[in-house]
Amino acid sequence: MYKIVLMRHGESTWNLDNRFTGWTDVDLTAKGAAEAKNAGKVLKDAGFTFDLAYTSVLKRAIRTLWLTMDEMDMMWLPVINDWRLNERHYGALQGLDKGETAAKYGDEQVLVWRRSYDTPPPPLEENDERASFNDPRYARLPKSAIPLTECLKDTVERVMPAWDEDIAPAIRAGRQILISAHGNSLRALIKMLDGISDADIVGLNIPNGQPLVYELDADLKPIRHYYLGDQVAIAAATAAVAAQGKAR
Ligand SMILES: O=C(O)[C@@H](CO)OP(=O)(O)O
Repeated sequence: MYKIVLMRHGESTWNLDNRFTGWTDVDLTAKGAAEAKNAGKVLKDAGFTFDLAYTSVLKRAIRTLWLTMDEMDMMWLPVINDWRLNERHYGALQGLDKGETAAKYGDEQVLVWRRSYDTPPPPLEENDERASFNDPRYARLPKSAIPLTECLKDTVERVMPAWDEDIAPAIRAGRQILISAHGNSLRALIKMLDGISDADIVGLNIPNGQPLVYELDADLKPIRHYYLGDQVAIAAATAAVAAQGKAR
């Protein structure tokens, strides 16, 4: 049996502001940093250890990983930064307030943009200053790989090659892996791992900074999964994520 740990970054400044974030490179809040350290403590107390970590090229996930590793006294851990683990690109919604957007377009429309499998948010214009074409971290990618918006299906299509080409072979080679990523890139991975239908994925929300353990069989099929830590607090945090897209 293999075991991997998935973790969404701690609270970011735009989580706190309730803004659509996507590829915007915002940092953690003090609460988010505390969540990341607490994740390290919870993992250490549960006896977890790692010898390889994967994260995105966005600082909220990277810093979460650093803080978790520091708490475990494992700053030496090799880290692979892979853009394919980035948050789902939120298109022209990036920077907008989720509640205000729901007040303007309706809760149902915002739920479709946030959680549907194949309906992307409106795209950025190519010349929008929020587009990532000139960002040096993506300089080696073909322009066609840099999105102007993404639905979850698009995110699945970039996360899966990262899994198939890099992460899955490392797991099979016996590496003990922690993945620090984002709500929707983890939803993409979990949809694939658990075979969740396009309809049911709408109901899946991931809380900030909580280690999610997946036990996998020899074919890397999930045997079971569970969050480490305070289950009541985790359930409340998960429900709060679901409610973020409602008009208040
Ligand atoms: O804004 C985002 O990029 C994501 C994650 O914070 O939000 P949501 O949960 O609305 O998909």
